[in-house]
Amino acid sequence: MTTYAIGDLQGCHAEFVELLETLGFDPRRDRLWLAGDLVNRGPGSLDCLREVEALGDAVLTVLGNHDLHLLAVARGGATLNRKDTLDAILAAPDRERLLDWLQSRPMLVRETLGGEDTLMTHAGLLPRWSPDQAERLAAEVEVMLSGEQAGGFLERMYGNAPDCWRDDLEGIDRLRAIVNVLTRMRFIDAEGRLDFAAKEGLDSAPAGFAPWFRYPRGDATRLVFGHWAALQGETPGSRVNACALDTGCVWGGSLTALDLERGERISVPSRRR
Ligand SMILES: Nc1ncnc2c1ncn2[C@@H]1O[C@H](COP(=O)(O)OP(=O)(O)OP(=O)(O)OP(=O)(O)OC[C@H]2O[C@@H](n3cnc4c(N)ncnc43)[C@H](O)[C@@H]2O)[C@@H](O)[C@H]1O
Repeated sequence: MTTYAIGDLQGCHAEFVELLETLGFDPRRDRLWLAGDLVNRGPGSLDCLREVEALGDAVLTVLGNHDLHLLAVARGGATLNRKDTLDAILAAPDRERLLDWLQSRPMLVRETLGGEDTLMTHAGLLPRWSPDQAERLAAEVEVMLSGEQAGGFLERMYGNAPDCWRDDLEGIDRLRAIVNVLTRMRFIDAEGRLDFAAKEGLDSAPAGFAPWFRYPRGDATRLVFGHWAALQGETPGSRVNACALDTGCVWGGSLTALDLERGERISVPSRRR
């Protein structure tokens, strides 16, 4: 049995199938962690959703900002953006079943693998959040998404404020802050304030901001994340145990799997070169 973690699919279905074949992935024996953003920007978002859902209990996937965007469009009254490639999902005969499945995915997964406490979210972990606290905060969003108020939450989820976590945040501000850390974070300042503008390489950091993984933590938990394609799977200058998984398949890079027990990486090239 092997557990593999794969970064953002973003509709790169052909590469996903090729990578599983390259790994010799067998859902009866192996397990897959997916770091979120199954959909959008790429051409095969509907196929990605169907493929991952069909893998059943062999897969653990967390929600990314593009997955939440799909849910917000379908169920929260949000509008599609110009570059979105979500039309096929929204028109699919099995749309409601797929969206129900997506909406019930977690914001965070955590297990001991290869002897390491291993935690996966889409974007990473705020340095001041312990793994236990992060699990509790992720669960607050998961409860909201699984309840009767989910539609109202998806209507009000978008926004860049508050941009800094406080333990006394309440209501929609609290949930939005959790979502933003877990699915949108890249650069933060020493206070833990998030920047939402810069999303290219490390040299695009605003003054006073650094990648979240350059701030030290009080634990050695392995943090598995996607979201940041320009990192190309690297975390230069990291002061924590971080594994970047998004190698920019949808941007012409590659799709990468990390063997979470052995630490080996296996990639297939993007077909969008
Ligand atoms: N609470 C909330 N509030 C507000 N919005 C919310 C929200 N929740 C969900 N959303 C939604 O989130 C969605 C995404 O917003 P965006 O801001 O468009 O998404 P993003 O995830 O930040 O960018 P992208 O997908 O381009 O990221 P990537 O790292 O791949 O690529 C980034 C850049 O890196 C570049 N890049 C890729 N590989 C590179 C490389 N090797 N070198 C340099 N640059 C590279 C690419 O060209 C690209 O420009 C929106 O639809 C929005 O509505």
